[in-house]
Amino acid sequence: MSYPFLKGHGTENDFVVLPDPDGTVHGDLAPERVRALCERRAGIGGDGVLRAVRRGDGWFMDYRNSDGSVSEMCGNGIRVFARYLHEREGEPFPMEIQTRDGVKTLDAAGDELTADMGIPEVLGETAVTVMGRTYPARHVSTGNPHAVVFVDNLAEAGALQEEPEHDDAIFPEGVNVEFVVRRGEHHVAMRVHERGAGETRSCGTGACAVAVVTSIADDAPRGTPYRVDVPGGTLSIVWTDDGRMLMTGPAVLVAEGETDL
Ligand SMILES: N[C@H](CCC[C@H](N)C(=O)O)C(=O)O
Repeated sequence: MSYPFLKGHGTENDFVVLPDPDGTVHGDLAPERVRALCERRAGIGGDGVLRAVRRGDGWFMDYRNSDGSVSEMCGNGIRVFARYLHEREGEPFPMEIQTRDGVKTLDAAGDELTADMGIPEVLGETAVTVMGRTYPARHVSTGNPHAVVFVDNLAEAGALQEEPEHDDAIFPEGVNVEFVVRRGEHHVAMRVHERGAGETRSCGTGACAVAVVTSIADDAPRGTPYRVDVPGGTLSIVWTDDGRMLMTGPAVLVAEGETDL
């Protein structure tokens, strides 16, 4: 049975969008189906799947990583999801989107979109090991778990083929790991190994975690805009006076069609 899909990306973190308004097209969305959809040769290709289900008078974003695992939240994905709702479902901006990490507000920002990502939890020090080398890291939750590592050179992280070793007691469900270098005042660049997806070109929740940790390290006043360069582009993040992370970045729908994967 074929059904509609769309393909979109935010700073080249790419996703398969599955419209499923009454939740009957995809059932529980088995992990093997997610993996098949995200396959970059035999499938459509993506770092994850955004399933759109109506809930009450709103929409719920059911996010799955490309390995089929469920995650609470996806920062680049929610901008793509909002673009889909606006362009195809006629939802106006600003709009509220329900996620496993609560309700997020999305608004237009010129050609880009701004997501209110909520309040981060800064959870202290940890460590991760990559290619036999152990790095101190900061543990931050931005709806999902992150370990932020400052390095002198992004190439230090190597090929990032495997999930960096981490403390399972702190991260029992795994962790997204960001490697960060400074590029200037309130300007950093990062690479990311995403839980459930591997190295991706960008991670919105990760960029928020990086901006929060860097802002603390800089003792920057709240409201200071941070520029976070990712391999797939640039995200802008402001950690506001009331503690919320506002992330602005692109959200592009690149294709739509039918599939029976
Ligand atoms: N891999 C993440 C979810 C996707 C996050 C990322 N794509 C983003 O833009 O926030 C996790 O399992 O927590």
